[in-house]
Amino acid sequence: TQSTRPQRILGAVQQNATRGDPRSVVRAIDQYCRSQEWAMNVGDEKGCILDSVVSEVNPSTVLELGTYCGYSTVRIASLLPPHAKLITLEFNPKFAVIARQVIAWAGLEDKIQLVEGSSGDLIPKLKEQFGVKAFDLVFLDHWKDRYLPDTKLIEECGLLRKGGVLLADNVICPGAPEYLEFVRSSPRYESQYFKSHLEYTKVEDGLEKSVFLG
Ligand SMILES: O=C(NCCCCCn1ccc2cnccc21)c1cc(-c2ccc(F)cc2)cc(O)c1O
Ligand SMILES: [Mg+2]
Repeated sequence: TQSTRPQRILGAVQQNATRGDPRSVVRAIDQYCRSQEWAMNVGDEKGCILDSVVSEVNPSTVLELGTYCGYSTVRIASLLPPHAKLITLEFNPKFAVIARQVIAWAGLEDKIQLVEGSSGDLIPKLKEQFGVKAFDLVFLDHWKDRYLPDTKLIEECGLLRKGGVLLADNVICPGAPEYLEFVRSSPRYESQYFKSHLEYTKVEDGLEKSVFLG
């Protein structure tokens, strides 16, 4: 029977990456998606910007909205200090099944908790269910029209610490105009745009980094 794109991405990881080597997992996915078929990973160009923000924040707790095949999950977790934790939310159970195997291949199961469901339902439960106090970094990469409502929800639930960072993918393509307008005009955020390109293409896209001032 016909395989799915996430299944083919997992196959590329299992064939070309070394077990327990997260960077080889990242490289294998990028090589596959650049040469065989496009997929909506943050990719290598925006991935380098992601790496620099993660390294600068050096977070103890990270929330990722939108796991897909686990590319950015693995990329972020590979840079975290020893006891740091990353919680990633994925709505699509078929993506979650693949992402769990990519995360396992990278050997990062101990750092990553993948939770299935929608952000609107799960964010209010993160404190009580997962013992989260507050996040140092939130990577937004899910439905683009959920970036703003979920940012407000994260604030309302007291899940973002003062000085915590929101990093949003795709603020140009597909775009998150209401989110951009909000974080760039709000006195409670200090925002910065990192111009780049849509993964594996020459189309403009970028990441928006917003520091929560409390
Ligand atoms: O749509 C994108 N991502 C979101 C996928 C669905 C997320 C669903 N989901 C996951 C967790 C979760 C929690 N709660 C609710 C919903 C949730 C995306 C698209 C493009 C893209 C596509 C075509 C094109 F021509 C140009 C660009 C590029 C990207 O980099 C992207 O990230
Ligand atoms: Mg994206």
